[in-house]
Amino acid sequence: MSAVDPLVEVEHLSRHYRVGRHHVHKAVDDVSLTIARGETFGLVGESGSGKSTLSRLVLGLDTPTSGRVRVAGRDLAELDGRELRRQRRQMQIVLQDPVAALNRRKTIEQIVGLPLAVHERMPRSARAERVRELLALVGLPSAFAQRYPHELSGGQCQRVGIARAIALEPELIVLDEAVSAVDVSIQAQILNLLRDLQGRLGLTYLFVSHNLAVVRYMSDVVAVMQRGRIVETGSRERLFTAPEHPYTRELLAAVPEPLPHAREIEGAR
Ligand SMILES: Nc1ncnc2c1ncn2[C@@H]1O[C@H](COP(=O)(O)OP(=O)(O)OP(=O)(O)O)[C@@H](O)[C@H]1O
Repeated sequence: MSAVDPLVEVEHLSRHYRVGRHHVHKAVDDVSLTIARGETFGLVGESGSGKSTLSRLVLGLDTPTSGRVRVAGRDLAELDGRELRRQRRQMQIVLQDPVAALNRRKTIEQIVGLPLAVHERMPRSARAERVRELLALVGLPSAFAQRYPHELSGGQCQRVGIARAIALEPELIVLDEAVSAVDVSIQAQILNLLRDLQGRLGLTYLFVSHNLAVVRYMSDVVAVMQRGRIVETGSRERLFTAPEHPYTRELLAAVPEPLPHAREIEGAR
């Protein structure tokens, strides 16, 4: 048996957009990668390099021009509508702007409980209890269930977004710039929460960010994306200490943003 237990296998994946009559923009261009169960796969690259497009393809939210995505051994293109909906429950996303990601007219209980109501048809009282459990898992008091997003800080809203993402017990969570809009002073708290949840719930993360310090802190494996292609993939240690591709070296040469409060914790990893 192979030592790696792959959850996501991407093979020769491309997503091209026609721009005008004669030009094709290759947002994702012949990308192959494997994400093992339980690991954090970091995806770095500058704005416009194709990270979000690749994430959407992995989540089955967009259709590739060519190539394939297999999740838990199943090709997304071969699933029928019902199977794809079931598969999508296993794959959740946490987006960049925590406040905008939450419906401001709904209470936290309604927001976190929505996937349980829709996908599991869970009755209200059971839902209320499960929401409180989920809030506890992300470090929020149960009294927050009756509050509205505007009554919470950005970091607290991101915890709510994480609670919603784990509500259906997914296998994979895509974290797309998940701490980029959060106050720098609490980024490390959110990152530590994500690591804690990963250990407890056996989650696999696709961690997308332009912030190298954050990716270094979180990832087991890192892939570097440039103009739609993955130019280098390696273990966190190898990639940050002995980068091989000139573009990776260029990225690393740029001074990484500091990650307050994270350094002492990193030593314990
Ligand atoms: N629907 C579309 N039509 C045409 N071009 C698109 C479309 N969606 C994305 N692109 C282009 O594909 C490229 C990759 O975009 P993408 O959003 O995946 O990059 P990114 O690395 O996630 O950037 P950012 O960090 O800014 O979100 C960009 O040049 C973008 O303009």
